[in-house]
Amino acid sequence: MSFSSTPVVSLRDVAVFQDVNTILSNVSFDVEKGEFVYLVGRTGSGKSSLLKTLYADLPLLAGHGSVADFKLTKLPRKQVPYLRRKIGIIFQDFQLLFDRSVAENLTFVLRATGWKDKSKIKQRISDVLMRVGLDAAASRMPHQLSGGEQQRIVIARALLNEPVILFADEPTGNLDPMVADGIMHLFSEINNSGTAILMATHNYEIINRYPKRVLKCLEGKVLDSQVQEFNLINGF
Ligand SMILES: Nc1ncnc2c1ncn2[C@@H]1O[C@H](COP(=O)(O)OP(=O)(O)OP(=O)(O)O)[C@@H](O)[C@H]1O
Repeated sequence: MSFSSTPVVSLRDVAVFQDVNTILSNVSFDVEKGEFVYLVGRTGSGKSSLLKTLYADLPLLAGHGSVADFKLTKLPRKQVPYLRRKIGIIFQDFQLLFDRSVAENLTFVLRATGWKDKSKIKQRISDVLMRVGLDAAASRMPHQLSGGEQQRIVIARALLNEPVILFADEPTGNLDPMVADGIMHLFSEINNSGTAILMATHNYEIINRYPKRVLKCLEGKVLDSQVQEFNLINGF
């Protein structure tokens, strides 16, 4: 694959902190537009902390980083919502609002990100639900949906503002293998249409079935399967 424009994620010598603890250091990598990259590593190795740094839930205190053309170093708090409009975030635990219908969950996000026109909101919701194969679910409540369907709604929600990248933290963690495979199919389609994806996972079966570049958190560093040393250390 060849990439021509600026990367959607670019980190140089970044350190990732939780409180005063350094979780990762000397982190340098790019994710190009339209790339699909896995993030692996043992529990507690820093995957979520790295993702949180990328979507500005943790401040970038050391090194240089940019995501979707936003510089993360000294990013003012009031800029964070604008960064979030250009990215999509997907968690393992679905975090839908359970007292609202699917359409209301999606409307909530659109209104919070500046959408006002009712017919455009309706159209956008219909488009993203179609994209995740749940166009008939708009009026359903989250508890009336299966775990896999709820995860599809979360993906639809992440797609609302046409993000340049999706950050997904264990998106298949709570799903059975068949359902997880359906979610991976959906991610592949989304990726094929040009959205980059950085996905933290423990699921090596999925990585084997859908092989892509791998970043690995190991002993406070991030190794990259595109760099030869990684293959020597990990037998990839
Ligand atoms: N809110 C927090 N405050 C302080 N330390 C934290 C916090 N969240 C995580 N940590 C610590 O940071 C380290 C990295 O945790 P992190 O959640 O990033 O790992 P992970 O690779 O995502 O793990 P898992 O695969 O279990 O999700 C761990 O030592 C963890 O205890």
